[in-house]
Amino acid sequence: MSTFTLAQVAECNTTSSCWVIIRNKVYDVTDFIFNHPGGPQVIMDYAGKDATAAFVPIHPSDTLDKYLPCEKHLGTLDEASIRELRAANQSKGKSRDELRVEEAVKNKPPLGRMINIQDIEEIAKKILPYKAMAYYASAADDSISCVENARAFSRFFFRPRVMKAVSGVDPSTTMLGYKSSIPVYISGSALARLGHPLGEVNLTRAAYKSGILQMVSSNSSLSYAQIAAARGSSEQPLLFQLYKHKNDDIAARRIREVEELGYKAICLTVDALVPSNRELDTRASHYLEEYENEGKITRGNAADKSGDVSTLGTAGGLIVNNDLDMTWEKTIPWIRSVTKLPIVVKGIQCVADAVLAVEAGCEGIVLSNHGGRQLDYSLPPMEVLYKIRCERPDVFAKTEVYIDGGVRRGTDILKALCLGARMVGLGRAFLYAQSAYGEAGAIHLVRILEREIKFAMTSLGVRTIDQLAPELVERVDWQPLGSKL
Ligand SMILES: Cc1cc2nc3c(=O)[nH]c(=O)nc-3n(C[C@H](O)[C@H](O)[C@H](O)COP(=O)(O)O)c2cc1C
Repeated sequence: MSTFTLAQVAECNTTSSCWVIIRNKVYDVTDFIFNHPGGPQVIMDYAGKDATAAFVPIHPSDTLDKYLPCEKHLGTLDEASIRELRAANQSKGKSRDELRVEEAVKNKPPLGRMINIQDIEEIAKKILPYKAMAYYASAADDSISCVENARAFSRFFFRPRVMKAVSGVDPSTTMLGYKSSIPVYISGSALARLGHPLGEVNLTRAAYKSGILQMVSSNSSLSYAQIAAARGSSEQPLLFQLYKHKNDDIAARRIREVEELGYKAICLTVDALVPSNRELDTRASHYLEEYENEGKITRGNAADKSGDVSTLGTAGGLIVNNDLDMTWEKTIPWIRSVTKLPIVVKGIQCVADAVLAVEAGCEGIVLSNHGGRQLDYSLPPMEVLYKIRCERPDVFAKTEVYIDGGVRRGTDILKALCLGARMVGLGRAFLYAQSAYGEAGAIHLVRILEREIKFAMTSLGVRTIDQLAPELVERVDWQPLGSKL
């Protein structure tokens, strides 16, 4: 195997060739950046340099072996360069952001003081590195859909029934036939390791211990195999969120891989074909540069100088190579031809598409606008759910309907279930919980929701989930003052 010096790696970085160092190994990632999610981050900032610190939290450990041809694994750094890198890392000192995080972690309240989801979100935003916070919290354009997703729930009020026997209230249910202790699942969200070194594994363990289901993102920061290996038992159901690659062979390989690993469903995301405009995320590197330099702008890349706008934040490199030509007629039968797993379509945003998903034979649909992270002004999923209930109630009998986006309270969950949703997904809340408190945080989040759901079921006069019905909620055409956000 060849050895290289740091200087050689730097020299080989030209306009037509990009070399980087990851874990003391040297790779030619010139083509990789076009073929794998997350690649662009590497070339943008780390071409010719050590990319380990940026690469590792974002990419599963098998990424380079899986996606970069072996001839691009060029060799290793020589001993002197490895020592030089180690010394440079040790003497670098901490950034202001790292020092801020250290202080916030020292002052972090104990988990038992986290009484609701909002408490956990507030703490997580304090302890997360700025870049991770910006990636998790960001939403599209003016965050209208993101904010309205949550506010939509506050336009639905309950019509509780009293004098009903409700002792022994039971919030358990099933999703695709798999039992869940409460009607909540962890929605597939990328890059859990940005927030905590164990990342997705925290969520897998928490899902097992609290008896709920986890959907694993195509862009998880651990490999699909590592996540499967973290299951509490081989029976623990994991669902797989699929971004379908435009190359059918690559997409089929991914589906077969997760099927062999024991994943139980393919959840095809259809609302995020191309990267969206998430300005908090995009601006994170500018913010950090100024923060580290106490307000001064010290450098600026070529794009800054030319006035071009770069919208590549952490998210920018993740949604690449997606199939832009998916259709109901072609894509669902194609997935069926590759796998026997049930198919859920994630990202339904209107009644017409819910009906088409039923006609295409999907076992489930997720009413979702990606947590307001893709098309701003896409309707809040709770409003879409309500429209389906009013216009096409037959959909609920023909497929399982799930909803995500803006869920913050047990009452939100019950409102959705009354209208016909079978399960409710949460994205950011689980990322924040595991970032701030690891596995215990995610378990605690489930307990909070369970407590809130049980209280609300009791107060609504229902003992079991199947007793929740449309008559128990009413949509008002006014927006309550002092709503939850
Ligand atoms: C940081 C982050 C990463 C996400 N990554 C993905 C992803 O890889 N695939 C996907 O289908 N949805 C992804 N989502 C969307 C979630 O699955 C879910 O639809 C959304 O977060 C629900 O909204 P909520 O965060 O308000 O609960 C992501 C969401 C967040 C916040």
